[in-house]
Amino acid sequence: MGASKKNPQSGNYLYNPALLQNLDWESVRGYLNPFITNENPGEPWLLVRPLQLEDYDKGLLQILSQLTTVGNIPRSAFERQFWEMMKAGGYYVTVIEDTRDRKIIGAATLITEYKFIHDCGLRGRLEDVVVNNTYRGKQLGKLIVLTVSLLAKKLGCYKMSLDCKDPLIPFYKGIGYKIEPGNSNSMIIRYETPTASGGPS
Ligand SMILES: CC(=O)SCCNC(=O)CCNC(=O)[C@H](O)C(C)(C)COP(=O)(O)OP(=O)(O)OC[C@H]1O[C@@H](n2cnc3c(N)ncnc32)[C@H](O)[C@@H]1OP(=O)(O)O
Repeated sequence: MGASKKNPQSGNYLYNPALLQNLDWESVRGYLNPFITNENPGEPWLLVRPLQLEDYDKGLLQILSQLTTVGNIPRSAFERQFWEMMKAGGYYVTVIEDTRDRKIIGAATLITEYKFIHDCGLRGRLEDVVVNNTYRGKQLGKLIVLTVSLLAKKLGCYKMSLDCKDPLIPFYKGIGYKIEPGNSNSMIIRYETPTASGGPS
């Protein structure tokens, strides 16, 4: 089904952009120097927003390929996945756009899970974090991860967790994530053979 038919009012955002307003940046001020937020990202040409259908043309898949294997994804498959995520709910794919050349330069995803435990709680998971390699070292990684982390807080998640490779532990520690002794293992069964073009994530 065409994008405009399905969601004519929203500008084809995956989720409501208003959710990104008034996040609790004061609680993470100490992690950022200079202090930036999703609403004031430090440069007028930086825009932090929910994923849009049009991001297929703005290089989203190209920067994700700096994270792991993406594959050769036609527009139709991208759109189908976008609508599946929207229909399922709980997918908060969030991007940073360089509006000067309309390119996606960063992304992170919050996925929320409904639970019976913790009084029918909501849990958050951080996934698919990436900043374009030519923009790294400017706090944009912190900005996009903190944006979705504060969104998780705003949505009422009782916790947010992530899996990462060892070298990234300092990055996440630097913005408040902790290794809990006895409770930080990650275990895997893989059902697909990684392709030759990239390693597993
Ligand atoms: C849950 C997941 O998705 S895990 C997968 C994470 N993504 C990847 O590995 C993809 C490839 N890497 C990247 O896209 C980027 O390097 C990111 C997203 C990890 C970091 O983005 P950047 O914009 O460079 O991060 P930012 O500038 O905010 O750096 C913040 C701090 O973390 C440190 N840092 C950043 N990247 C790394 C790294 N790869 N290893 C160790 N430290 C790092 C920085 O030195 C900086 O430290 P400082 O505050 O003391 O100066």
